[in-house]
Amino acid sequence: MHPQNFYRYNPPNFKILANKYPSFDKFIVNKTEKIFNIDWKDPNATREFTRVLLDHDFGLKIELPEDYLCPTITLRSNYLYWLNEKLNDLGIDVNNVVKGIDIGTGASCIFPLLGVKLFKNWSFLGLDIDDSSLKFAKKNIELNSLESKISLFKNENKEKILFNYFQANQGEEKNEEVFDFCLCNPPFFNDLSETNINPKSTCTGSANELVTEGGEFIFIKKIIEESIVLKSKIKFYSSMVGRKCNLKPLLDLLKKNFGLPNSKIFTAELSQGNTHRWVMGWIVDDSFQPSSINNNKKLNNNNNNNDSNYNRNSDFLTRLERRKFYREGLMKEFNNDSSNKEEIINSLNNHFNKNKIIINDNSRETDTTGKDEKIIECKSFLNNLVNQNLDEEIEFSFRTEIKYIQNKVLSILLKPIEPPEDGNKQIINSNLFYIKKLFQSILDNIK
Ligand SMILES: C[S@@+](CC[C@H](N)C(=O)[O-])C[C@H]1O[C@@H](n2cnc3c(N)ncnc32)[C@H](O)[C@@H]1O
Repeated sequence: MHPQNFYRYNPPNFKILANKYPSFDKFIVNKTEKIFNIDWKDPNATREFTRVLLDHDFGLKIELPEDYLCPTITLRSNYLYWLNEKLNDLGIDVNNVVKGIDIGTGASCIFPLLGVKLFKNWSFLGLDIDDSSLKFAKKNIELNSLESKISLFKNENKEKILFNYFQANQGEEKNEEVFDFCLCNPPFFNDLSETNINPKSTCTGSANELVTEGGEFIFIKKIIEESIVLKSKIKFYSSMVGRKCNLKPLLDLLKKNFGLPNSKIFTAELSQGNTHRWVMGWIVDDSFQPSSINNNKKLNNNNNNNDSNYNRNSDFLTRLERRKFYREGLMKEFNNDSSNKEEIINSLNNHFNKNKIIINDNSRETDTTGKDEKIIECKSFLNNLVNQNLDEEIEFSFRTEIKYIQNKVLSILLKPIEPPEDGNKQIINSNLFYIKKLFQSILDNIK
């Protein structure tokens, strides 16, 4: 536990809480002279515990609706203390007004409420996509008369995270707005079935709170990609990471894909008894040039008004480009002729621009005109690209179809390629050969 965390030396005293709050007392099981405890599997008991704890230790009034996440206070405060420490270390003047963004503030609005109680100069903007969470969050802010310190913003487009707010304020005074940090407790699961909950029954979180397509990895990856564009509009980016196995790939994304130096990246483990979580933070200075060259330059140039460029580049092309040029073998192949490298990237971009193929999830919502033609065109292009038939894939939703195509291409680029069983072994005798062939076919196709 963080050394400054109040609970490090003052663990919650159930007996005191039960004596003070009859509403909590009724949830106490195992009541003896020495032992007071609650049934941790009972959501009503844990909700009441959180509610009285916040009131007792922080003077915070909070309403926690049923079926929404019940926040653990020690974990949230550990994250906030870590953030404060990092802001101090980085020389951000914490004695002045400190403005933070809470990505996915939830119904409890827990980080902003706790944050402004722990650190008197802090103020928050809470973002969320969920109307009813925002409604409860607003109520919790009002219950504590904290409207002057905490504001809320509805993210209309759930595919984007920070961009929603910054783009909504483009051309307005707020566009100049700079934040000291952002924090996030991302939706964790990829699928409702993973959560083992049924949204209609009593549960400890709503679908929006717990589930995001691709799980927390994709959610944080989006924050990272947006941060590369937004740069110092937020001085310190951060997120909690619930699964340790996601931490390294996310750090690698910052280091290896975007070339962010180690000195700008921070991590810590948050330990609360038996529960462990991780946090990662990073800084993107205005002078930073991502090493994922062209596409990111483009991103910046087009940032003022072209969202689809952002998604197209980040969701597909940069990954393709990255896989292509970061593979050791290919680097060797193309190293001698860097203009060739440029040419391929430009050709790819041109191809997609020319054909208005928008490879991102958004296209389903915002631009479905001619979707069948686009899919056919995209398929035939990619058929050539991967040099194999995709038609086996039938009747998927538009999104799945596009995702499938992306995945198909990526899986071919990523996976070791097995020699085919048709005896043609000497032709495809190495990944390098095969990949080179793939990209040759892209070029042929574009010309
Ligand atoms: C795990 S909950 C965190 C809630 C709260 N911050 C907490 O720590 O208890 C994740 C939140 O992210 C929100 N969310 C999901 N997608 C989002 C997006 N694209 N932009 C902003 N918030 C989003 C969900 O509605 C949910 O409230």
